[in-house]
Amino acid sequence: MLRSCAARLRTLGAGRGGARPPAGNPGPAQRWFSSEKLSANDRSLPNPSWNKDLRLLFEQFMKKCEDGSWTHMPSYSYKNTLSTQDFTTLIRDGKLPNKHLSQAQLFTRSYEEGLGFEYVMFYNDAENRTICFFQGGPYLQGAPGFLHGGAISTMIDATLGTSAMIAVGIVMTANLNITFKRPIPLGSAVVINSQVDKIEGRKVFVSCNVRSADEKTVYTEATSLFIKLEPGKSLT
Ligand SMILES: CCCCC/C=C\C/C=C\C/C=C\C/C=C\CCCC(=O)SCCNC(=O)CCNC(=O)[C@H](O)C(C)(C)COP(=O)(O)OP(=O)(O)OC[C@H]1O[C@@H](n2cnc3c(N)ncnc32)[C@H](O)[C@@H]1OP(=O)(O)O
Repeated sequence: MLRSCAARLRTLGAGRGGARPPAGNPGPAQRWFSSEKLSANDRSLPNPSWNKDLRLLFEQFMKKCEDGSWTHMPSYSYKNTLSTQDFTTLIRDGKLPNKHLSQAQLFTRSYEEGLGFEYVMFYNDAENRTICFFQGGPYLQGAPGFLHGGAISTMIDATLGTSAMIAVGIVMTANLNITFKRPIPLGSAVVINSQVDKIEGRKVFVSCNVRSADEKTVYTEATSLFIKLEPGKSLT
């Protein structure tokens, strides 16, 4: 299963309108989220901890990728990927990383398989939409049996941030407004459906909702503002 998914990913086009971008000119999703030679470490592929709903959603959307309407987004723990180097060069002005940076990992990929954030994202260019299928593991507990609100916020931020980055490039979250409507059971698969609502200069306004896999329950709603960073402008 893993091998066939990885093989399919390698053949998927990720450019606008589903066309494979020319060599050396990656499409928006590929630009920030993919690196061919790292695909063996892709954490967005099914593993034994994924429940039936998460697997089903993954398979449904991999099928939708075949006609180019949706693009699967690989995901890595972020160590030394091209995109983090870009971030460091552009935003940190090429300064040498400090000792913590050499150990740094993407927060959402820093737990062992099944214990924390299990998720996969797909992106629809025509509709400016990013969808995330997320299963929160036992280390993300808040109220007994339910996900911690901070863990939900984290996945919302990651999904909305992905939407914004695909739209304009490197961004940071300026604000995030979340309404928790129902608690999310630990270990259940949920769907985070996000869209870019408006772009005004460097400001990207995005929103999402979080629903159960059967779409019957709306757990959470959120809106957010991301700001496109200016290369060379110090963040500190
Ligand atoms: C995000 C990481 C990117 C890494 C890339 C590498 C790899 C990518 C691969 C995978 C990652 C995938 C997805 C991302 C995953 C997760 C996302 C996590 C994102 C975060 O976890 S991120 C941490 C929390 N985040 C912060 O730590 C930001 C702290 N903050 C600042 O660093 C500055 O605040 C900044 C940079 C936001 C803006 O600073 P700035 O100097 O560039 O811009 P400035 O202040 O001039 O504002 C310009 C115009 O925006 C308006 N404006 C600004 N802030 C506003 C607000 N809050 N409300 C309403 N309007 C606001 C102004 O009013 C002005 O408006 P106007 O032009 O009309 O006057």
